Amino acid sequence: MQYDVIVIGSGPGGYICAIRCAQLGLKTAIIEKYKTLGGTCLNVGCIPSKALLDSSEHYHNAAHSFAEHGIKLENLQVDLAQMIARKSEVVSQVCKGVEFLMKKNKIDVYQGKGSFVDKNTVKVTKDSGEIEMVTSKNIVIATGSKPSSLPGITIDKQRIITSTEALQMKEVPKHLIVIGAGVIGAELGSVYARIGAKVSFVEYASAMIPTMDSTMGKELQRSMKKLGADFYLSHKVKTVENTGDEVVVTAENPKGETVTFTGDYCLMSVGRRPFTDGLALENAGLTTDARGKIEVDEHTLQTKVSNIYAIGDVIRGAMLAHKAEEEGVFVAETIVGQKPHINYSLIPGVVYTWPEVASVGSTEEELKAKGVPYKSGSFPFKALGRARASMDIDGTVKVLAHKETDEILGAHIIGPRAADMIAEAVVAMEYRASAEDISRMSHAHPTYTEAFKEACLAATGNRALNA
Ligand SMILES: NC(=O)c1ccc[n+]([C@@H]2O[C@H](COP(=O)([O-])OP(=O)(O)OC[C@H]3O[C@@H](n4cnc5c(N)ncnc54)[C@H](O)[C@@H]3O)[C@@H](O)[C@H]2O)c1
Repeated sequence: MQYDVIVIGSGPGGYICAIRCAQLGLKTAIIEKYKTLGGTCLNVGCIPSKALLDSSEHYHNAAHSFAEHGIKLENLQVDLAQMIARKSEVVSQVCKGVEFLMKKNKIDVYQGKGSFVDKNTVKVTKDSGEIEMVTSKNIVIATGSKPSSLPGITIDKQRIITSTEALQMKEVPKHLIVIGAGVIGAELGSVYARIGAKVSFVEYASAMIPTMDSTMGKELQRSMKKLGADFYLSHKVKTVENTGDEVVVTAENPKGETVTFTGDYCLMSVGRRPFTDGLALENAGLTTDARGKIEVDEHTLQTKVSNIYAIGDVIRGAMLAHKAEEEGVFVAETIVGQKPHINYSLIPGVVYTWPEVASVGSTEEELKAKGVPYKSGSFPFKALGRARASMDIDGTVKVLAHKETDEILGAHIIGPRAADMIAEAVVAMEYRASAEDISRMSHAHPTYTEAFKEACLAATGNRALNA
């Protein structure tokens, strides 16, 4: 079969790319090695983790805040099997949704492992061993990423696990040692801390979520401590060993001493690596860089072989589903000769803990390092009537604006519904709004979004109206 575009990989980058190609009139196929479409995000990433985050948050609220709301409960229990079953049902529904979208857009789906034969031909090897050849004018590599480990540490998937196994646990860990207090560590660590596990974070950097504005990491750590989590920051993990019923982790503490942690499970959340195994890139004249990424042209996302494009986790930039989606649309439109644009500096980052953390634009540390003159305005959620009403008073909004022009340069939110609130900051910054612009726009009362308006007001140097 001859196509205009073949997309390899059906995660959010790949399936969105295929849909946009089809919408633009291109004869499109998508190849997926797993039985279900949707890639990491839908099957073992964003969606199942959010399902468990929501379930565990409901339990946590039932255990800790329902009484204050005037709701009495007796014999409250965690039914982990049901939590996991509901998560699986959610996953199944969203995957079926992608299947439906493929049919609706007349995209041919090939189930099997794709590998290059040459720059226009992909061999699809089905689980049964059956082989099919597909050819296309253009090919888009959207094969995503896999969890990475540390040198010398083998993930056995039994006690030394990744996010994938942490989404299908058969028991609540007694003591979960989380290596790496980044996004995955924070999210899955909070799931199990809420439902009764002792959670210890062992993190190499001096703060959790170290790539975000430092205020966010400090606030998140404070809220995770309320869940009973322990933090061992500036600790470099050296070894992890499964001893049968236990897992033993050794790390070097800031004094250079070796410290040991013992738990029943260890979650490795030290980052992800691009996934290109088995693609036979060399047959198409492609290679990967030292970090395993496929190099692309900054302006077109073409690889060095001009009819082959790459998007999402397999190329440079943030490993985020919504970044991959933007790139999927970008490539489809580029193929038909349009001139699309992605503003990489305004891709928001979110951590789905509770309170949630969401960020866009520059951090305070980045502005300092670049010598950009800035001013900062903050507003705590505890001063909002809406937050008082829902008992979600932890967190703050921090807005960074240019000292002279007042243009918003960064917005950093930790608090209730921060993940949704950040959209306002993205729109404001895309239109290059000043902090004063936002502070003069009406925000519905009572809403959490008032905190963003108030932080903008504070950044302008005006006095907050509600604090
Ligand atoms: N909500 C979301 O958007 C979301 C959710 C899950 C994953 N992701 C993405 O998936 C990718 C992987 O997530 P992640 O949490 O694994 O990576 P991450 O990069 O967010 O965090 C990894 C952490 O591991 C630490 N680390 C590295 N080596 C260490 C060592 N030897 N000892 C102790 N700590 C060490 C790092 O300092 C870092 O804090 C990220 O790019 C992330 O953005 C995003």
